[in-house]
Amino acid sequence: MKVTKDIQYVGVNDHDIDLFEGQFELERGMAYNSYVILDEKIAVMDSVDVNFSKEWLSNIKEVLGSKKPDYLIVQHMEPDHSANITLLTSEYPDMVVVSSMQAFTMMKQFYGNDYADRRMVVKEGNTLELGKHTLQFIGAPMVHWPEVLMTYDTCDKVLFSADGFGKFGANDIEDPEGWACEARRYYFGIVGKYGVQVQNVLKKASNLDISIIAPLHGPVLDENLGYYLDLYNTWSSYGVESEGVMIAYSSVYGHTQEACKELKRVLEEKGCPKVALNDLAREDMHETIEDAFRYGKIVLASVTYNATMFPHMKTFIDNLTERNYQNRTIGFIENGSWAPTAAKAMKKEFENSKNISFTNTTVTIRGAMNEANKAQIEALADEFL
Ligand SMILES: Cc1cc2nc3c(=O)[nH]c(=O)nc-3n(C[C@H](O)[C@H](O)[C@H](O)COP(=O)(O)O)c2cc1C
Repeated sequence: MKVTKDIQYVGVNDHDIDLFEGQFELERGMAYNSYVILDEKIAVMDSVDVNFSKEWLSNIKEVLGSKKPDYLIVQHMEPDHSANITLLTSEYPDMVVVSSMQAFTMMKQFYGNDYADRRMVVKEGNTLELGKHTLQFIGAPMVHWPEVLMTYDTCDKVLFSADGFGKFGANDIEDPEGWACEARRYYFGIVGKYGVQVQNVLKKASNLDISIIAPLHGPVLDENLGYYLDLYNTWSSYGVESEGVMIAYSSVYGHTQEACKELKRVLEEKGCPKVALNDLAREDMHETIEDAFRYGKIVLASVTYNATMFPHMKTFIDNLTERNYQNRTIGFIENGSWAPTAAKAMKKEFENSKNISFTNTTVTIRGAMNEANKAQIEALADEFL
């Protein structure tokens, strides 16, 4: 596949993977992207996952014919992109490996070789001339590993964005939900903690004239780039993307769930544009994390369980706070038959979070919802509208 006249896609699609990075469920596989830039000098951009060595090499050879690559540019050392460095360096012994110093240290750690005899160490601001194409390297530390470089091709105005602008899903399976849904789950699942670092890279990108974004996962983005850049700006600044309320609940016997459904009904009746209801025991945890960052108003509902919140709720909140959850309003529903303490326990989890406010109303149920609880639910809904 051509990205531009001189840039070819040589990545692969993985239809067999079940969990990405050991935890993210994949309904539609995964893509590991790699690119070849053909000029007076030829550069290969990153490698692919270990299970796709043959396919990747064959893709490269199909593009190159009898030519040989001059450079392998390693932007990111996660194994799904670096696993075939050894293969390519053995296949082409004269090829120079171009990467950050920290990446070469990691190459030694992962693959026993830091290519001291055939490497070019680059950093922010350095350039590499291929002929017509000049590559500018952009430091992108902690997006989302420390050694990451992005690369801008001044000729075709392509930003090779490493894992930035990546998405779950193989490139040969159409995503019925469009780009944003699985890109958001990927972003908040994997990069979410590093909003400040993403903002820094976006600032650098704003000085570049970009026509195409070529990430290491997901489709090449070549039109309407403002849409993707705006979403990344909202996500990385912990802004609110969509109007509405997200409710996440843990319920043992169903009464807390019933209260959440009642809250959803009341909110919708009062005109709330969207209520996203998530059962923490049954929904994909990362879909729920994604929703918590998408909306600005959140309700956390939990049974009291051994004098604290239910374990799934604890895990969920940990997932938010470790990703620097901020700029949100949170309301609580708790249930407990003898000493309800879940709301207090949940609130405490956010004591070190930035710019979190809490509703005045907390709904406290002692088994099944009663009339007083229904009035509290009304009051909670009113605070959000
Ligand atoms: C293992 C276990 C531990 C519980 N611990 C407490 C507790 O510490 N304090 C309390 O008030 N209720 C406790 N409960 C009771 C539930 O919180 C309570 O019955 C609640 O109404 C259940 O709501 P649900 O119908 O949404 O599951 C516990 C229940 C279970 C199953």
